[in-house]
Parts: sequence; C-alpha cells; structure tokens
Amino acid sequence: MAELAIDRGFLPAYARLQRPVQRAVDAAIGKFAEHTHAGLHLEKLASARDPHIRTIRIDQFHRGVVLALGEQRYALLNVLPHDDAIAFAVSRRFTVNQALGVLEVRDQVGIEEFARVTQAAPATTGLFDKSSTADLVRLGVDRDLVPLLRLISTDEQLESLGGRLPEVQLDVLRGLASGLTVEEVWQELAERIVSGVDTDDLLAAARRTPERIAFVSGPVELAAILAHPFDLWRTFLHPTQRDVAYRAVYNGPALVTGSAGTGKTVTGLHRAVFLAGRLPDDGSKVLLTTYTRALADALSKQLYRLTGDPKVRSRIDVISVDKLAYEIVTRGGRKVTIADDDIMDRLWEAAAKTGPTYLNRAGQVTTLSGAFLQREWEQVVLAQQLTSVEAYRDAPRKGRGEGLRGAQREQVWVAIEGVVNQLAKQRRRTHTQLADEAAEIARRSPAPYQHVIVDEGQDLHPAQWRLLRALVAPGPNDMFLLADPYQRIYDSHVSLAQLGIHVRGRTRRLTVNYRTTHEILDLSVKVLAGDAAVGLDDEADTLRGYRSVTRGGAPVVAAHTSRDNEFEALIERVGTWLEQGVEPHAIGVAARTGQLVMAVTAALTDAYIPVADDRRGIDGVRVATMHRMKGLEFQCLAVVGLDAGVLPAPNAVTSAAEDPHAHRQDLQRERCLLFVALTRARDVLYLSHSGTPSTLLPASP
Ligand SMILES: Nc1ncnc2c1ncn2[C@@H]1O[C@H](COP(=O)(O)OP(=O)(O)OP(=O)(O)O)[C@@H](O)[C@H]1O
Repeated sequence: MAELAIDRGFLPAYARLQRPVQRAVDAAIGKFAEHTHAGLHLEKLASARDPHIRTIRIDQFHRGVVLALGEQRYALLNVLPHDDAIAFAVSRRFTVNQALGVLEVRDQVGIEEFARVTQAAPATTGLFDKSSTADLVRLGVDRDLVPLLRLISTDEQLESLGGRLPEVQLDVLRGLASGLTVEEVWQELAERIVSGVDTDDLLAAARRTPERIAFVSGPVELAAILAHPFDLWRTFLHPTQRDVAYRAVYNGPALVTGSAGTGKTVTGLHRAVFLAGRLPDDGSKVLLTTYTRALADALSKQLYRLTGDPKVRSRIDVISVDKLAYEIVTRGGRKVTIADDDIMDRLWEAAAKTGPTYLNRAGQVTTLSGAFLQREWEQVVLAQQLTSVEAYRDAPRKGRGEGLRGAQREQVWVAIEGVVNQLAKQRRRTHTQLADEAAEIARRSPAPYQHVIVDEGQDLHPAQWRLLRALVAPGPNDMFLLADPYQRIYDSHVSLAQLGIHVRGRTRRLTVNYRTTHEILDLSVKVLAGDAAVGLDDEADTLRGYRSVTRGGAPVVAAHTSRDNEFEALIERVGTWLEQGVEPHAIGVAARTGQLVMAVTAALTDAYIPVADDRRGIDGVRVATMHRMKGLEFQCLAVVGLDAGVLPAPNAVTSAAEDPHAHRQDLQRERCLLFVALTRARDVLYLSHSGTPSTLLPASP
C-alpha cells in the first residue's frame, strides 16, 4: 500500500458516519492506496480559496475533500454530505507556517466574514498591543492576519476568530493572551523552529506536522487508526508531547510537569511504548507505575488502546506502587497483612489521647491530635527513615509547620514508637513501611527494570521513591516522571534531589489542556487562589500559559437550603444528562467525604439511576470521593456537598491555634483537592451546596 495521509479532523467525522458510508470511505481510501484514484473523479472547484483542494465521490450523497500535497500524495481531510463538502472545500486554505514549517489550515471564508464584522468596531486596547508585527511574524503568525489581530481586544473575540485560524498560530496567540511574553512563547516553540522553510512545499510541511497529518503506511495501521476515531491522542500528539515522549535519550531521570489535563498520562504511555519497542528480546522490561490500583487499571486499558503489539505490551509491567511493594516483599512466600486506614486511625487516636501535650497560643495545655502524630510519623520519621529518638530530635521537619521543642519531640517519639510496636505485635504493616522493605530487598538484587515511568508522581512518599530508584540502574532513560504539584492531595513534600533522583536540566512542562473547557478551567484555577506550588525538583511551579483548547458552557453553581433539595436537583441533573444520551460511565459525581458518597449513591439508586460498582462489576454513574477521582475524567461531572462545614474538611485541617503554618498548608491541600475534582470534567460541570457555600468556592464563578 502506498502512503496515504489522514487529517486529524477527519477521524471524528468518520466516527459519525453511518456504517455503509464508512465502508464507501474505506473503499475510496483503498483506491487511493492502489493509485487508482482516477476513478474517484478528483474535482477541482473554481471558487476554492486553495488551488490544491479537490473533492472525490464517496457515494451518491457524500463527497470527500482531499488535499493534493504534490508528488501524487493526497491527504484525506473530510467526508461530508454533498453541499457541506463543497462549502468546506471552498472555504479552507492550506499554508506552511513560516517559522515552524508545519502545514496549517485556516477557514479563509470564516476569516473574511470575521474581518467584515469586526472592522466596524475598532478596539481601543488590543489584546496583542505588547507584541510588534515583527514579533508576531517571528512566532509564525501570518503577516496578512496581523491587521485583523490588531482589532481584537477580548478573549471572547479571539476565541470567536480562533476556530477559523491555523491551530499553531491560535496556540501562539492564546499563549500571548494568557500573559506569556513573546520570549516565553518563543521558548515554547524554540525546539521546533525550522530554518529555510519552503512555504510552497506542502508535502514536506505535511511530514513536519504529525500532530495534524498521519501518514499511514499500511492497511493494518489504517485500520487501527479508524477503529478508535475519537482517541486522537493515540495518533496526533501535540508537538511538545511528541518531543518529550519520543526523545531518544535523556541522560538520566526526566521530569514532565503540567497541570490537569495537559496529557501527562498520554505522554507517559507513548514513552512506555517507545522504550519497550526498543528493548531487546531478552526479558528486559519497562515499569509503568502510578499511585493507586484504579489508576494502574486505567493505564493498562489505555496502553492496550495505544499498542496492539503483544510483544511490546508484554515488555511493560503496569502496576501501582503499593501493589509492586507488596509483590516484592511477599515474593518468597512471606505472609504480610496490611494495616488499613481504619486500624491506623484507631491506633493514632488512642495514642493521641494519652500522648504528648502542648501549650497552645491561648496558653492552654492541649493534646496533639492523632492526625498530627500520624503525619509526623509518615512525613518525618518514615520519610527520613529515622530509627532512634536521637536521630528524630535533630531531624529537619520539612513542610511540617512550627518547630517541636526537644522535650516535645521526645514525647512524640514515645507515642509513635507505641503505635509502631503495636503494629508489629499485630504483625501488620502500612503500605509505606512495606515500600521501604521492598526497596531494601530491591537494592540487594539486580535491577529488574531498564526503564521506570511514574504517573501522578506528586503524591508518592519518599519511601516509594526509594523503591522506584532501586528498581532501575542509574543511567540514560532510567526514570521518566510525570507530576503536577497543583494536584498534590496527600501530604508528601518530596525533594527528588535528596532521594538521589536528579532531574536538573531534564524537566519539561506541558501547558495545553486537552480535557477541560476554557470556562471550567477558568473556575478551577481560581480555586487555587494564586498560591504557587513547589515541584518535585524544588522549583516553584507556575500556571502561566496553562490554557484549554475547547470552549463550552459556564459551570453552574446551585445553592440549596437542604441536602434533600440538593440531592433532588442532582437526580434531575443526572437524569437530564442520561436523557441527552450521555453514557452512564461518562458521568461522575464527586463529594468530599465517604459519608456523602454513600448518601448520593443511595439517592441515585432510589431514583433508578445505575451507579457503578467495581466489586460487583456493575457499570453506571461513578460516585466517589474527590480523592478517588484523581486521574479520571468525565464528560459530565457534578461536585456536590460543597458546604462550608464539609469543605475544607474540618478533620483534615490543623487548627490555626495548633500550628498556623500547618493550617495554611492543609487549606492549600484542600484547595488542590477541589482543583483535582473540578478538572475531571470534560464538557459540563455542575456544582452544588446546601446552606452556606464552602469558602474555597470562588465568589462568582
Ligand atoms: N494530543 C492530544 N490530542 C487529543 N487529546 C489529547 C491529547 N493529549 C491528551 N489528550 C486528552 O486529554 C485528556 C487529558 O489527558 P491526560 O489524562 O493524559 O492528562 P494528564 O495531564 O495526565 O491529566 P491529569 O493530571 O488531570 O490526570 C485525555 O482525554 C486525553 O485523551
């Protein structure tokens, strides 16, 4: 089969066609492949804005639109009913970006229309006043567009013009509009700048544009692409994603950051397949790991969609860090019983009752809470592997708030030791303890993996990092880490460098959100209240340039006077989504507490709405705590119970009297949690509360 190119925009169009039309499309594609396209009636249109555009006959009612790239190569752009196909073909114009050399498409007729309407109302302050024409052109913006861009003064205008502009240029303009300087946008593009671009060579440009044009080399590859027409991420990566995922060599651990929905997981999956594909057939393996079992399952499913090659697939182990630690420790038949959260909570509460006291700011003697002791154990003692009171007395308490005086530390140590001893007596371990044991075992054996890829890295504990470090020998391409410090919802404040994982000079940031609409993202970012998060590389992270590629409706915030009313409204809302044809599993309902989750589940079930139950294998609407929503996504999402007394969760926030620093940190963690929840929504977000709204909700979304 000869080379045939497919445009990214064609796949969703293909998915919407009736099966017989799809078959006619397949036949037409086949003719192209056999170079018998003469029979397809390639037609040039007199009124077309682009002389390279042709249409072809698909069936009696449908026409395909193709682009002649030169050298007898064609790219299939779209298949539409006859009149729509003609309108599409007439309006599109393909050009070559003068800075990047990539193939671009614009809706020329749409741009002309926009210019007609906009000229009547010239702007006073333009959105791009800070960028000179030379700057814009240097960033690849077409010179003929600049006068029109000068008339634009609002984000709304840019978005209304946006759909008609070449995508790369829109991305540049969105970056500038979101506050990036010309230099920062240039930096984002820098590695893709091409010198000596021939703006007449469409074929060369198409080959430089894998994010838009896929050259298909055989029927198997074509079938694989057409089989999942909505999974654009499988074929068309953003250039930054592609560059990050397919770089031949990182000379050591690499860290990819990017906030919610920027395709970190997608990038990690591509990297896993890329690295696995290069491994020799001698049992060498890639580890793809993440925080929870549910996330590992999701990764596994996506991996199957990305590669059908059983050989490659068999070289990638997908497993959560906890399960991996468990497997390593129990490998020789050793029995281990895990202490679950309930057991641990009870032990810590008991320890707190009889445990250390402190003088609070009002001068009263108060006991430290069980939650405080537990965090002290996990974040200081286990994090630094402290084994004696002497070591603990002098240990730094990074991220743990106010100092504990020497005598207090001794009391805290006694309380912690008491809990640890009881655990040992019960022959139980926590997952964190297990991770260190597993790391110890791993250090004594040859490293079992050639490459380790970690998703959701922001929440891993130092013990888990120690384990991962021990599973792969230091060297090129050893570790590929994906993390977003704004989605840190547990307490780990990790410095990778201190754990012997040095990423300096190998960090990359993704900024384009592919999941969430502009409107939902806008609200979600407000929840973070402008606080900068510190990344795994010890650098302050930034959300500058973080932007979405889609637009939609504004999120709704519904205020209710009682929980009953709130749930009634939720049932109605979910019912409407289902009536509109949204699949139950594409709907999510998130709440802060397990109790609320149970109440929502009961309310929906009583209303005959199916609720997903993994243990019983039941498909349905996913109702879960905000913590469990991490890493997932939903077409329609409701986040409920956003009341003042529920979020921030009182028991998760240290009182300001106990420790003002910890108080601030806990509040920020609750904000991140809400951010994680809200950014799970793809198209529609609905929020509700009963009584006084949570202080974490922005005033007027
Ligand atoms: N290049 C792309 N083209 C189309 N869709 C994409 C692309 N990259 C990512 N997506 C889609 O965007 C969504 C978010 O991607 P992904 O889950 O990889 O992001 P993430 O950064 O890991 O998100 P989070 O941190 O919020 O879990 C997914 O639906 C994914 O399929």
